[in-house]
Amino acid sequence: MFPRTFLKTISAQQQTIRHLCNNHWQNGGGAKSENPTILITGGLGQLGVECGKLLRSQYGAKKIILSDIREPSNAILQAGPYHFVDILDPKGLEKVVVDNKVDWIVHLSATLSAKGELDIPLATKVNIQGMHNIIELANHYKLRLFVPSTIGAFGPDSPRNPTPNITVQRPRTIYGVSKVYAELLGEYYHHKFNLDFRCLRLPGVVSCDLPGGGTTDYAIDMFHSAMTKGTYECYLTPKTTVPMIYITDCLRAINEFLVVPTDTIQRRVYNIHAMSFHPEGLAKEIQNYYPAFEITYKTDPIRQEIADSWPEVLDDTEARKDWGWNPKYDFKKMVQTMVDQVKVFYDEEPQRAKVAQ
Ligand SMILES: NC(=O)C1=CN([C@@H]2O[C@H](COP(=O)(O)OP(=O)(O)OC[C@H]3O[C@@H](n4cnc5c(N)ncnc54)[C@H](O)[C@@H]3O)[C@@H](O)[C@H]2O)C=CC1
Ligand SMILES: CC(=O)[C@H](N)C(=O)O
Repeated sequence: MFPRTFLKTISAQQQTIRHLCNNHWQNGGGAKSENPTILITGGLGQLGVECGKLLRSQYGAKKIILSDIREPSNAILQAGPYHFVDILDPKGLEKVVVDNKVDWIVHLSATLSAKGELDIPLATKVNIQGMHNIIELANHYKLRLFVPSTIGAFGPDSPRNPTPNITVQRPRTIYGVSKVYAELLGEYYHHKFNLDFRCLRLPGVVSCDLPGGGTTDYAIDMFHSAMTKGTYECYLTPKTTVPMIYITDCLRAINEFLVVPTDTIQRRVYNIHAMSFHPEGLAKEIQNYYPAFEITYKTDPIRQEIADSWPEVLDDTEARKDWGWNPKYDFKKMVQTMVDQVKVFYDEEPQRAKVAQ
């Protein structure tokens, strides 16, 4: 039993917190919505560079601060502000937020599924401790916080076709476990502290920029190999089907979801879907552009097991209904665009093709 005085103190503290929260909500609550300064973590990754370009085109180059723990190219340094920020260093993170009067964080730093299984301590640190540092900071300074989740947040016990927004989530990768943690922590901080947390569960993202250690990377690799070598050895079986999205749609979803008025959002975590395909289907479609292209298969048991535990189709009815999500790239349009974009990728810097071979 707790002594009466202890319970009284707790009750008084709760009333103070409630009072402060009410004041905060009456004053508008949440983060600044107009003309925000946005910090992107993991900004040199597959999504980060293009996300930076899109947000800069909308809010102005100086308002978007790209950050990562990698060395930026000259093009990145010339395009707008870049800071070295390790999300495992809370003080360094806080300094960038304070010095630049950051309003929103788009938190993209992560260790992806396949890489995570090869280095579980690293994935735990980056995805769990890093997420914890980011959410504490966002809560302290009342920032809007966007964190992507993934099809990897589901597991073999989840319904696979379609996978509803709310369902069993028992992922079997450290990546998936850490993303479920991020989803739940974000929802909790939203309900407890009114943190403006927003999260989309993304399918595998297809883009011509090179991916960072995921299970869905094969799709990107196949386009590059078709162009540079004419053959591709796939690590998944021919009919392994998972949801995928073209990067333009993915970043448009993030950009649109970031500004949906708070009272329109019924949830803090939404599935979004665009298309589903398997390696054999993708190879056939690429052969329409490169008829001599050949695919062979050599299954990697780790990535195969991961993909077999993921959804085949995400049910995104709620995102469509609540804030108008609607993909513009279907499978055929994605392939055609990728074929064109990968050509541009190698035309811009022909030495890339030599490295790829
Ligand atoms: N690419 C995809 O298919 C999908 C990505 N996502 C999510 O989107 C986000 C971005 O993914 P990608 O750009 O593909 O990943 P990526 O692996 O290409 O980029 C992640 C970036 O995080 C950085 N990073 C790693 N440790 C860090 C640290 N301690 N401090 C700061 N930065 C650090 C890396 O240097 C890298 O540039 C991730 O949260 C990922 O889970 C979700 C679903 C699909
Ligand atoms: C789907 C993802 O989250 C990512 N591309 C991965 O394969 O790990």
